[in-house]
Amino acid sequence: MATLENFFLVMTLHPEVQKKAQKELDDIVGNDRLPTFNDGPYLPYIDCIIKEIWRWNTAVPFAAHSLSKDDEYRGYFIPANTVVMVNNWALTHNEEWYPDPMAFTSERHMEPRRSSLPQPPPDPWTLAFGFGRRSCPGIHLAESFLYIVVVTTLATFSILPEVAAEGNAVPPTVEHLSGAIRIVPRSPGAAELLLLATS
Ligand code: HEM
Repeated sequence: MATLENFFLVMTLHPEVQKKAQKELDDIVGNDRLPTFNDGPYLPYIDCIIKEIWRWNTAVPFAAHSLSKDDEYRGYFIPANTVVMVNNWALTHNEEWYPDPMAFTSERHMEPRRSSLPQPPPDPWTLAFGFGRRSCPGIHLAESFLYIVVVTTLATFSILPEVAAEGNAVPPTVEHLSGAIRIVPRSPGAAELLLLATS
């Protein structure tokens, strides 16, 4: 849910990103059908948006584990039962990998940009779901769910800021507070496609 909220927040804050993603969908999928999983490989810009959503406001910032036996890490003795926390947030906001990490920049995941760094940074989804034997077993469900919601929503709706009584747009703030945005069909045809898919 937090990740989906991030998607709607980012689309409201960055209309230019939303427009570029919708153009990619219109060019590749057209307006006569809804996007499917088969379209994924042909939607590179949307792939970058999804990577940046996993990175920008990491849904699970910390993962805690307890040591079952004594261990040593880089010369530090760590006794059994110590709680050790993986800081996923620090990894997804590592400035060496992701310069200006608080900015939502889908383009940072484009290949030419990535290859200009000494070492390509990791794809954020490899950080967002934890590591090792206790990493998230829901990763594929979560990834598939996010993809299909993102492409279906962008194909059929415009995600817009709330409009105040005086008629001016009120963009949401990046805070964990309640707020309002508007999600309106992009066209009568888009609304029709959704109705057909759900009837
Ligand atoms: C936005 C989507 C999700 C994110 C970012 C996420 C992330 C994580 C992270 C970071 C962990 C901790 C890994 C660790 O301790 O090293 C975790 C654990 C877990 N996740 Fe997810 N998760 C997501 C969705 C899901 C879904 C959809 C399911 C199930 C359908 C799921 C089931 C679990 C379970 C059962 C664990 C505990 C695994 C264990 O302790 O062995 N997660 N998840």
